[in-house]
Amino acid sequence: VALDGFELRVLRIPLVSPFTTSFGTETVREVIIVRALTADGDGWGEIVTGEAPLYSSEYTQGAWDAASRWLIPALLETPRIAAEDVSRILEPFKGHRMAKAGVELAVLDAALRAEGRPLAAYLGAERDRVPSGVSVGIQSDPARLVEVVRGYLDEGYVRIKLKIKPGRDIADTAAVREAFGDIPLQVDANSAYTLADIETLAGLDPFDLLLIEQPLQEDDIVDHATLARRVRTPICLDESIVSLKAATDALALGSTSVINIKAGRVGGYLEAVAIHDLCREAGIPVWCGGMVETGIGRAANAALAALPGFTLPGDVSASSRFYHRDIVTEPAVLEDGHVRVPTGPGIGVDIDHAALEEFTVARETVRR
Ligand SMILES: CSCC[C@@H](NC(=O)CCC(=O)O)C(=O)O
Ligand SMILES: [Mg+2]
Repeated sequence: VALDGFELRVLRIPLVSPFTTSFGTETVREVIIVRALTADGDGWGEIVTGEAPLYSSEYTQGAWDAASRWLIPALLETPRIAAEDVSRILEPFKGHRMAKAGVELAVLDAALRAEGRPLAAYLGAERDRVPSGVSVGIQSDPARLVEVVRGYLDEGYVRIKLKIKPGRDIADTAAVREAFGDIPLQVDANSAYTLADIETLAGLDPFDLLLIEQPLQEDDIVDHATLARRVRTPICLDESIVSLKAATDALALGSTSVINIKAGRVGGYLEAVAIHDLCREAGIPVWCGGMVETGIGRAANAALAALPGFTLPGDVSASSRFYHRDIVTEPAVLEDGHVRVPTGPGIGVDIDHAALEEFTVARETVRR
């Protein structure tokens, strides 16, 4: 595509209910939307950072600065680029993978829309809908958690993921198992534990969980290998897998037997496919994680989750799980426990410009 510039917007979108993880409670999603302005038409991407660097080291203002002062100017130096050139051009800039992923998706969307080609087909999707799991925040107490889980099961979600942290792990998991029997169930600690907690984590084994997600430090691979030798439940890494190289290292050390793939965390959808291919070759199942995306990232995630190696239900929930109003005209909906893979060109969804305006709190256009 021939890039004329990019428009960056910071959006603040209220959540339908507070979302509590081991690192805090969110009531508003602050996210950056990227619009690629090209001679062939617009493309849309999403930078999935949080307001504060609590999930990883990236955060909204930092991503905004990296994108507007370094990443976008580097891309604008080249008159015509292909989406496959973006990561190479941005490689000299270290880290800032969520910022890179959002910019790359905008370029990829513009190119594919111009070609009339769906992202799903481009990535190698083999399904037209994906099973939908849901991520459940930490509640006031286990009894309340059971009621929240009941609501999601009634909506048809096929897999439940519970956020846990020290002191809110065993009793919460036991209450959900007690209430609903052998439903597909997993937990996500967001790095809240250390090897000192190894016996607590082993205490989750009796619940026959699908996996324990990212129990230890967000940049650890070695201790997760030690933990994996002590607990029976499969260890799944999220935060630690920041690239194809990190995935290669984690598999080599036996740190993980399942990987949560998030395009934003690893620097883009092309890197995400490379990790999918590595894991498929190694017989390691993967699933598509979520970063509370708007309909833009959610549509792209549905396409990614439809690749053959994505054999476990992911966190591609209905838009209504988080938002009263989305910024796309066809928000993701749950149909018989599944979310459809968009079939239109590019990410396959159109922007609801009124909603985009309503939630925009800052904007900047960076031109050639
Ligand atoms: C604000 S928490 C975002 C990271 C978290 N994401 C989820 O729990 C899923 C959120 C979603 O369904 O988009 C994770 O560590 O997997
Ligand atoms: Mg996680």
